[in-house]
Amino acid sequence: MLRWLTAGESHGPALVGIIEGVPAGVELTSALVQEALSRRRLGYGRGARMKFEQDVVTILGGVRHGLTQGGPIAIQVANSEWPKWEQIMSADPVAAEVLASQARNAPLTRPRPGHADFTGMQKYGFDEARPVLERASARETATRVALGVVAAQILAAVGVELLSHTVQIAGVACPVDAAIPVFSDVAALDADPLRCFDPTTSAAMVAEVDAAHKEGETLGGVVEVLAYGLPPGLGSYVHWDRRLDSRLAGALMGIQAIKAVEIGDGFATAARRGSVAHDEIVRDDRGRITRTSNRAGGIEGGMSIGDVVRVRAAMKPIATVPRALATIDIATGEPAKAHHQRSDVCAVPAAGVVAEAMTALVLAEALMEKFGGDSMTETKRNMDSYLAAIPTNLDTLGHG
Ligand SMILES: Cc1cc2nc3c(=O)[nH]c(=O)nc-3n(C[C@H](O)[C@H](O)[C@H](O)COP(=O)(O)O)c2cc1C
Ligand SMILES: C=C(O[C@@H]1CC(C(=O)O)=C[C@@H](OP(=O)(O)O)[C@H]1O)C(=O)O
Repeated sequence: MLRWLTAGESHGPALVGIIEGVPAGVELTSALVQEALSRRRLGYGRGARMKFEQDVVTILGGVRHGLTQGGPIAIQVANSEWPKWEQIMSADPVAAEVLASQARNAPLTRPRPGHADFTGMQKYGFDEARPVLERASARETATRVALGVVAAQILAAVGVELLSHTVQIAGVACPVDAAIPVFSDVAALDADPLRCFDPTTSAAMVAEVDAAHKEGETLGGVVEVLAYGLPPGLGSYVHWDRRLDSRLAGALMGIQAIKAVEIGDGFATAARRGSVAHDEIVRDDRGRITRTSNRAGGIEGGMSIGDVVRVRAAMKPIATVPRALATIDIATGEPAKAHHQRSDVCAVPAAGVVAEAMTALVLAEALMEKFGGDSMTETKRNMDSYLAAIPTNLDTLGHG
């Protein structure tokens, strides 16, 4: 069983992630984690913090000489800005006069609509929003991306590869009939300011972000994650919480600011007639059983079908709107403008990298559930023998 947890605050010394259930022999280095974290920082529209802060990665346990050892893996992502926050975020008590000298420590009593601030204050009994936003912040997604690398390395060892890309920023969307990207396009994606495949759409997205920035606005959008090379049969139809689609939806909805998730053609499928909604099963030139399309997004009956898994997540606009929204100052009870110091204008490409990590974690968990194994060699052997035994072509069905 693969399980994982994250800890740490947005302006704390570091974030930490632990993942358990990883077989021995998975290739993992801090350079791989660092590379994924750098991708999460990219994306046109992110705020100043992304430029000056560094993610400092240290693998604290579970890996030796570039290979996992079978035990829990702990990864630390340190915040290089910690010295500026050391007094404000100290775990140990700090003298009142020291705190009073910290300009950043002014109480945040004007909660932002759309963020966790106000309900978090009510729920946990805080009189200001600092302790809420410190954990509600998407800074925590750095740890998920770090743990997602471990999951992606398990998947890569059995030939499964993932990528994420931006398909919509506010009202600017990629053409609906655009071809599904192939994995080898990933370098082009990393080079695009919005991680968008279509250069014309990307340029329009950049203009949209610029316009929003100028007008003190923020934007949301839609990202898509693609997973190539999965075997059929991950997840199950036998119980709701074992369905791969339900687990992916939960994982993607668990990302800050994600408000909708779609599997395959999702909402468009609801508008189609049955004869043009599904993926017909045929025999290809080499006699293998295949599908004529992938409207289902690679999942039927809560199981991977062996085709590309395709999921989308819709992100709401950033809640810290420079053109600040109406709120109530909780200290005075009077109407006020929500607090705003700095924020991203748009973090959709970064959310895509996080969605890719969450997808990798769910798929790796489902893979380990199906094939088990204490070493990657054993996991691969189990998967190979399963693939050799299942009917994938007409020969093995006895109709050759
Ligand atoms: C990568 C990423 C970056 C984000 N950056 C900001 C930001 O700079 N300012 C902000 O107010 N919200 C930002 N958010 C969104 C908040 O974390 C989110 O709106 C908040 O947690 C409330 O959303 P919820 O209602 O879905 O929990 C970001 C989200 C993600 C995924
Ligand atoms: C730090 C990250 O994202 C942060 C997520 C975030 C939020 O409210 O979610 C608010 C911003 O932080 P601050 O309020 O300190 O400027 C973002 O920069 C990160 O992604 O590494």
